Amino acid sequence: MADRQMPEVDRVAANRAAVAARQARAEVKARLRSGGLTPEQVLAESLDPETSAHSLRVTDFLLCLPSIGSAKMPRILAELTISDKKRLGGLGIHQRQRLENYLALRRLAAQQVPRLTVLAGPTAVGKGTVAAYIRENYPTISLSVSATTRAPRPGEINGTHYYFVSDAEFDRMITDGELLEWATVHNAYRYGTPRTPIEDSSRRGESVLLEIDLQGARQVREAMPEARLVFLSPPTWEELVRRLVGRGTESTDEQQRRLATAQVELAAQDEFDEVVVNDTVERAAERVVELMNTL
Ligand SMILES: Nc1ncnc2c1ncn2[C@@H]1O[C@H](COP(=O)(O)OP(=O)(O)OP(=O)(O)O)[C@@H](O)[C@H]1O
Ligand SMILES: Nc1nc2c(ncn2[C@@H]2O[C@H](COP(=O)(O)O)[C@@H](O)[C@H]2O)c(=O)[nH]1
Repeated sequence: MADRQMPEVDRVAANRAAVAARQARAEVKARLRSGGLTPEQVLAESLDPETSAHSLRVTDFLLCLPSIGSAKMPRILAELTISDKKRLGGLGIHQRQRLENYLALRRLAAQQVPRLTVLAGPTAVGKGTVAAYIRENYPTISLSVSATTRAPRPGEINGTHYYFVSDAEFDRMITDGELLEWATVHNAYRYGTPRTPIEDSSRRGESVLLEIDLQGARQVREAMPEARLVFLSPPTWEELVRRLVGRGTESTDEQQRRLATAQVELAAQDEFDEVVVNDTVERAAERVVELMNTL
């Protein structure tokens, strides 16, 4: 029956039921996100038409799982040949089986391979500040130390903040395949992630954090698709401008150039698995570490 032909009392009841169902689904999503329910439990529950898991969309279900964002989710659905219109309760037997297998493989992979996490984002959003806070306050997280051709700033220590190398040495590192990724950043100096320390940390079962630029993040995604990409985003555009100008380390021309690049970089955030807003340094760092400690 068309909505307008429904008696008023039925329409009110139908609306109430729809709102209640939406709330129940939101609750399932919240419990999935907080780890209160495992994905396997939700999938099992969805067999029962009385549960809210039954009417949860497969798209929403996947988006609640750590490291699955709006870019990765359609790829997974395509691999599992499941339509983005499907709800968990409406999965065919083979679709359900493929989803169960996918979850089982994910769990296994997460247990065996310590995750590499990449933190990237536009200039002056606070990547360096958040990474430094993590270095000081979360000693179990190991931070990759990049090689760079720029000169040290006051207080920077070779081997702690960067490996400061000459152009010739950087060329050699590239030729010898020593870098997992590298890029010329802000049209100025070259920066790269040494490969061996990452492999050693992985073998020791440590979670490693890379604070690098967008070009580097894309290279890591190619080389290590299992890496988790986290985009650090500013609370607002105005705040980003304030941070860049307030830092006072670039000329006005350079600030304009970086802001133009920042607009392009902000548009790339859908490529990332997670977005963390850097409102306060403490909260942003806590959220990044929380992501690193979840599957
Ligand atoms: N949460 C925050 N609230 C207020 N100011 C912040 C916050 N995070 C960082 N800042 C300030 O913003 C400025 C830029 O931070 P930072 O240098 O860490 O950015 P970045 O992303 O590493 O930049 P770049 O990519 O250009 O090297 C600094 O002055 C820093 O103190
Ligand atoms: N692609 C890479 N980018 C890197 C790496 N290490 C740092 N960076 C990025 O460079 C800029 C500038 O850093 P600064 O210390 O000179 O201010 C910043 O955006 C970093 O994220 C790297 O190994 N690879």
